[in-house]
Amino acid sequence: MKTQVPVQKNQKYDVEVTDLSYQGLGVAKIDDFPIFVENALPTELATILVTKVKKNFAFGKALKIIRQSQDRVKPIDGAYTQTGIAPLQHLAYPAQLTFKQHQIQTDFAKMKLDVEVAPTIGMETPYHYRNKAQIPVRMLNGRLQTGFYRKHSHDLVPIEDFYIQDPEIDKAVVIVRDILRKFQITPYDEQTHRGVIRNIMVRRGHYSHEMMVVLITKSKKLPSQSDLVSEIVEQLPEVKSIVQNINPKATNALMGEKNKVLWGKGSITDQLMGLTFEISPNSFYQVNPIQTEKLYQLAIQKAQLNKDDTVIDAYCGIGTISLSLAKVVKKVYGVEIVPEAIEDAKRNAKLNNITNCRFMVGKAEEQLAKWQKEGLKPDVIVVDPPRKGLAESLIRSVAEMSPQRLIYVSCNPATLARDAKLFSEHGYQINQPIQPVDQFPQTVHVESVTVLERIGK
Ligand SMILES: C[S@@+](CC[C@H](N)C(=O)[O-])C[C@H]1O[C@@H](n2cnc3c(N)ncnc32)[C@H](O)[C@@H]1O
Repeated sequence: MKTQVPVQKNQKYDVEVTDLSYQGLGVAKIDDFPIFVENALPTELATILVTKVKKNFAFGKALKIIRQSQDRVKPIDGAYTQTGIAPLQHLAYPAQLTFKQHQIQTDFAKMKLDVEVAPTIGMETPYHYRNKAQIPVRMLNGRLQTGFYRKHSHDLVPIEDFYIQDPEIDKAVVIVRDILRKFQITPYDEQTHRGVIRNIMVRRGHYSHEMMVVLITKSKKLPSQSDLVSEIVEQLPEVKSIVQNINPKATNALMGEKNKVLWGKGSITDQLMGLTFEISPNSFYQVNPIQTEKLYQLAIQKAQLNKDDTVIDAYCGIGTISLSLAKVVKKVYGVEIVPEAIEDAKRNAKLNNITNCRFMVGKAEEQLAKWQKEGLKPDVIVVDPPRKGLAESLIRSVAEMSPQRLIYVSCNPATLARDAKLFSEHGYQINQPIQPVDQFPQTVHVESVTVLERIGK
């Protein structure tokens, strides 16, 4: 028999919001049936419109807030509110930090793991922090526009102030947009899979102020290439590198495999933890440099390293954590899947006169298994995986290498908790509070450092 759901699409309801989902949506219930409501906060009473009904839950949007939360703040600007760029901007910053701490507690409770979570370390100025922008370019009303996608769609909302990006990057995007308009470069059209320019990527060194502009194109040919390049160089004196990245595929993936340096170097340089790093277009580099330094300092401090220690840095990117650790230990082994990032890591070791690091290209799960078979016995292992967390086989290899300590830098508390549960079955436990560090203010992303320690000697 089909059970009736208690709400209907396009109907209005007055509800009380009791929780905030991990996606930043207010959670309300009618007859125990959960409704996820955009722009609604816990403790609020709101009139909502139900926009989608599924078997076990529904979605809605707040039409009117009848009783406001004390943590509600007025969004700064309307344009990006329509996008998913800053989904927590209506929540006061201290409450955002509590939300992130609570998120980790919830994910560990689901795994039946009893842990303490410290208050989230926040930013003094929680916006204008991103050192990298990836901006879609589309035709809108006959004009080339830059901005971001409206929530749940690929319709472009024109934006000039992105609020969470380095303002110099925002300015650069507008300048590049105007240059593209001047030379009548055709924007990419997702429907027809035609056009030239898909995205603009801009990276700017927080300390170095070196800027990289990557023009991501559908086609190999970039019309008016030399004019475009001369204008960008003339109008953006911080630019040290202009790269064309070719992505011919009909895909949501941002970058293609092929890069062509159009002007200057193929990478930019920045400083982090007192070291210098070369960063290539396809390499991962943490987007919030101020918070990254806090995160890395904590990770190093919690690792309790000795000068005779051997460390593995799995998912090492361009070697930022490896090289920061290298100064205080005997040897560091780094592994990373992106070959360009490992080339950067090797160059970065040389640049900083560090000789005790060995970097390998490969899947962390495969390389750790190899090292384990070869008899490598690290004292500490650091993992900093992407959102999907660790492969089970990697957890087994770690357990067999039996380091005293594992430092888990995580950007997804759900996979962190899942992996911590597996580690607990292999004799590793969490004895000190998990420390969240807010790398992504105004968004729902949660970054943290956890120490897992081997039980017994
Ligand atoms: C969160 S980033 C961390 C990078 C680095 N630790 C840092 O802080 O700059 C995760 C890295 O893992 C890499 N990666 C993704 N899957 C991988 C895998 N299976 N094996 C090794 N590296 C992987 C990504 O390319 C990315 O550089």
